[in-house]
Amino acid sequence: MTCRDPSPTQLMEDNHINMQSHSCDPDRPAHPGIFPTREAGKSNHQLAGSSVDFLVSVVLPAGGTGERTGLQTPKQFCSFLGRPLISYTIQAFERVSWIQSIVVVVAKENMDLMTDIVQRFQHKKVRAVPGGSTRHRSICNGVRALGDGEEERPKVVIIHDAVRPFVDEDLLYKIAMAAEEQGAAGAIRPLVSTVIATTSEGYLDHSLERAKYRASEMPQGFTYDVICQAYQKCSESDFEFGTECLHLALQYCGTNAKLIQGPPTLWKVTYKRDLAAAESIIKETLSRSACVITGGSEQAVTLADALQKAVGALDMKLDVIPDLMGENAGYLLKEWNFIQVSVNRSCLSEVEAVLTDLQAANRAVLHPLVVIWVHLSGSDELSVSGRGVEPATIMDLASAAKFRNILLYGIQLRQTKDAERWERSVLRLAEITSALIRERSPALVGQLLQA
Ligand SMILES: Nc1ccn([C@@H]2O[C@H](COP(=O)(O)OP(=O)(O)OP(=O)(O)O)[C@@H](O)[C@H]2O)c(=O)n1
Ligand SMILES: O=P(O)(O)OC[C@@H](O)[C@@H](O)[C@@H](O)CO
Repeated sequence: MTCRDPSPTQLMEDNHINMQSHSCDPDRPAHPGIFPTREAGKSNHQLAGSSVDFLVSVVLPAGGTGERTGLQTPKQFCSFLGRPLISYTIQAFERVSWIQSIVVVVAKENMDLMTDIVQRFQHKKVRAVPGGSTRHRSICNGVRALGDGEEERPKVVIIHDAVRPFVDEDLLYKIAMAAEEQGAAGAIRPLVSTVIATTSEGYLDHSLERAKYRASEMPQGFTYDVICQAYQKCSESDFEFGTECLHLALQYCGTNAKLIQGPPTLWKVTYKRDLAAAESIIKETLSRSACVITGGSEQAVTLADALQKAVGALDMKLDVIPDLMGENAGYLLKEWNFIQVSVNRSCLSEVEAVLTDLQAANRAVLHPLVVIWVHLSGSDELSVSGRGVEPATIMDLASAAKFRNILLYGIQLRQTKDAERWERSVLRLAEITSALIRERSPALVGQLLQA
C-alpha cells in the first residue's frame, strides 16, 4: 500500500487529462424541485438466475479527506498494487450488468484526479461530480446528478461509501430488489462492541443491549423518489451532522428500510490499519491460482505435476496446460498468474510468447500480472554457467514488461536423479513461486532465483 502517490497534479501531467466538471454548488444542497420528476424508465436486465427489470444507478461518496488515517492522501486515493482504492470499488459495481451508471462524488480539487483514474483504468459507466463539505451533502449532489438529464432517471439508487471496496453482486441484488419493493434498504452487521451512553462528565450513563442493535453498513438502496424527497425535506443539521441515509428516509418520507445482513467484508476503510488489511485481501484474492504452461514437454509436465502437489499444501490451485491456444486461451482472460516452464532452453523465446499473448489480452490494466519463467536445466553435472541464462537478458525483458504492469520473475532449477534432492528443489520452487505471486513485488522483477 502506498500513499506517497504522485500528486493529483503529477497524475494529471502524466496523462494530460483535464475534465469538464458538472456544475454543482458543493455547499448548498439541492433545493426542492431541483430533482426531476420524469418517470423512471424501464429496462430489462437478466442476471443469471435472477432479473432486475428496472433501472439502477449508483452514487459513490468519495469527497472526504480521510483524516482518521493520518495520511496526506485521502484514503480513497491510496494505492494498492498501483491502483487507487476507489478504482477497486468502482470495479465492483461496473462489472454488475444491471447497473446502468455510477456517479462518483469527489472534492472539487480531486475532480481532475478522478477523471484521470477513470481513464487510466478504463472504467465504464462512471462520471465524477463535485462533493460537499459533509458526506450527506456529497451524497445529495450525487443523487441530484443522476437526474440532471444526462441519462434516464433510475428507479433505484444504490449509495455506497467509495472506501468499502469489497461488495458482491449478490448483496447488491438483494439491496436493489428490497429498495424497489420497500422504498429503502440497507446492509447491516452484528455489533462487535457493546454500545454505551456516557454522562456529560464522562461516566457511564447506560449500556444498550447489544443483541437488539446492529451496525448500519453500506450498500444502501432507495427508490429515486424516496432519497430525493428525503434530501429535499431534511434539515441543515441533518446535512451537517447526520451519518445515516436510512434515518432520513424514515424521518422525512415515512419509509422504513428493509435491513439485510451482509458479509463481514462490508467494512469501511477508516484507519491506516484498514488500508493494510484491504491490500492484504486484494493480494490474497489475486494469489489463489496460477496456470503452468509446459509446452507439452514430458519433463515440464513431470515438474508441473510435482509443483501442483507442493503448492496445494500452500493453498494455491495450479492448472497445468501445454499452451495458451485454443480453449486454453481462456486463461489469458481469467488468470492473474502464469508459470512458463522451459526445459534445457536458456533462451527466453517461450516466455516472450506468453508476454506477447498477455499484452494482446490487455488484462494488466486492473491488476499486475505475474509471469514466472522456470528454467529447468539438464542433469546434475550441468553447471549453471554452462548452459545457464544470462541474467541480463531476463532483466531486460522484465524491465520492458513492467511498463505494461506485468511482473516477470525467473527461477532456475536443475533436474536430478537424486529423489530427495529433487523433492527439496520442487518444494523450494513451490515456496518461491507462491511468495512471488502473493507479494507481487516490483523489487524482484527480472531476478533469476535458484530453487
Ligand atoms: N464531505 C464528505 C465526507 C465523506 N465523504 C465520503 O463518505 C464516505 C464515508 O465517510 P468517512 O469514512 O468518514 O470518510 P472521511 O470523511 O474521508 O474520513 P474522516 O472522517 O476520517 O475524515 C467516504 O467514502 C468519504 O470519502 C464524502 O463523500 N464527502
Ligand atoms: O461516519 P462516517 O462518515 O465515518 O462513515 C459513514 C457511516 O456512518 C455510514 O457509512 C454507515 O454507518 C451507514 O450509514
